[in-house]
Amino acid sequence: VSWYLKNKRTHPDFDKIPGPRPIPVLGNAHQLSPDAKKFYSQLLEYSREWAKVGIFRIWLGNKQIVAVYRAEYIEPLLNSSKHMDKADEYRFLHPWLGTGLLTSTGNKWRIRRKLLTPTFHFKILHDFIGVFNDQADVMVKKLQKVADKGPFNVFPYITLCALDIICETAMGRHVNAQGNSDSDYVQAINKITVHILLRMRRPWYWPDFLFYLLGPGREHDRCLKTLHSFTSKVIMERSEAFRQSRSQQTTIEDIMKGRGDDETVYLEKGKRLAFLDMLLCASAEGHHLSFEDIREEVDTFMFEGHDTTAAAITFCTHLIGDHPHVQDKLHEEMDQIFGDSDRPANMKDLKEMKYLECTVKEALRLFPSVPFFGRSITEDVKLGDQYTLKKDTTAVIVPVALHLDERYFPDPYKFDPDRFLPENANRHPYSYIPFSAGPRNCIGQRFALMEEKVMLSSMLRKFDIISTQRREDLSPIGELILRPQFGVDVKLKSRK
Ligand code: HEM
Repeated sequence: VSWYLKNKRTHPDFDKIPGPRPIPVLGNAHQLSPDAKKFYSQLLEYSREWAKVGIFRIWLGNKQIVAVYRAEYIEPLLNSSKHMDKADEYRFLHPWLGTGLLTSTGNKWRIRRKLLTPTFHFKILHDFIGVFNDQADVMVKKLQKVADKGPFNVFPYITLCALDIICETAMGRHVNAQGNSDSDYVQAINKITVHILLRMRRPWYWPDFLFYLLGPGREHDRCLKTLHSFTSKVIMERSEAFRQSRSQQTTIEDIMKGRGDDETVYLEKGKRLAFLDMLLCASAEGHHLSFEDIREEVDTFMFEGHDTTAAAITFCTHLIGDHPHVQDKLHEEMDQIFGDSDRPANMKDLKEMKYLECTVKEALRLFPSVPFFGRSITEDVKLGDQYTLKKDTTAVIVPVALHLDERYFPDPYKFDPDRFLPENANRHPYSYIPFSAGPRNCIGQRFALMEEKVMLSSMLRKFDIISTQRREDLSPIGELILRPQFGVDVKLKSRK
């Protein structure tokens, strides 16, 4: 009784927010499905039910959770330097990612963000276009083997290519996932994500002992060991080489100096630059990054930097294959830029892929790779005139629902890349946020857009894409990342 009285839900401000009817003690916990797909459908159903207000609340026991998907309410949450702490659920990522950029809070996050921002400078990103092209080329060669035949699932092809890209750009290590998808590292990275997501959804796996006793705790730890020993080995080798080489004197500024637009730059002869090199430079410059600090950032890039882009490219491929008039325009754009040439894309080409950029953005509107993300509210905040969120509320920002607001996207389910033409793109700055927004937005968004353009343009130059599923049949599941549950089936026809 004393527990109940202590935890009784007595928050009139919170109860002003509409939401499903709670019951004593459990709140709404009993109504939420532990199954990922069902849970995601519920989230979408609730957001449709309260679409006019753009906000709803849920009680999980005595925990207050509010889903927000109205631009005007999201702005004060994301635009502020106050509510930057991640929601509690991110703790399940800690064993793998430690408290790297994605999961850290407070001062640690501020220092790291400042330190890592230059590593995503466009001059550094130039260096990665070579990696994007090489790996996209491997993917296209593999796709040529299944082209001009029946439908197949394109998701694994894209995912392995994105994995090869992030391994090479983050760690400078060629893992050849596209050639060897059975490697321990590739398997571990795929499995651990599944275990983490399962744990997030199932409250009975939250205590460690139950996760190990009843859940996949041991398997999770085996994956962790594989992943950490791989990254540790790469970091050790790379830092040893870094120490011995002349580039010991190199600073991040030195690396950025003198980069031409179309140059692929190597830190040393024959060795491409990787994010890891930047971290080693920063460490050598006296930023006190320990071995573990470096590892958690590399692991964070590995996690954030490949599933997100793979899902985005896969959904975009489906949408292109399902809208022949869009595809015709894209083919025209590719032909204008490349003619008959087989040359790899350079930075100038990417800038000219204007319609492809609109297409990628529109696909991210309908299928944002991060469909929702959580923040812990650190002090009371007013949302418009009507609602106040109290300190310690968990706010879940829901781009996948926000992006369907008819005030900003009329006929919101229609796939229409023209919405992102410069003349049509004048809307509320928080109405479209696939990469989040404000100070804690995605640090990798330029990298992601470049990668998407290189991979999609490589496909479009060689193939006609024909989608053999309807959008309703794609079964997207929104866990940490929105992905097609059973993949995405397409047919490819070689272009003459
Ligand atoms: C289409 C691709 C991508 C999408 C849609 C995306 C989306 C997002 C979103 C919504 C967040 C905020 C998450 C939160 O607040 O919990 C985020 C954060 C982040 N993303 Fe991305 N991302 C993508 C690709 C990438 C890539 C390629 C990288 C790295 C190479 C990356 C690295 C990060 C990092 C490190 C953070 C944490 C930033 C911070 O808290 O300061 N992302 N991303």
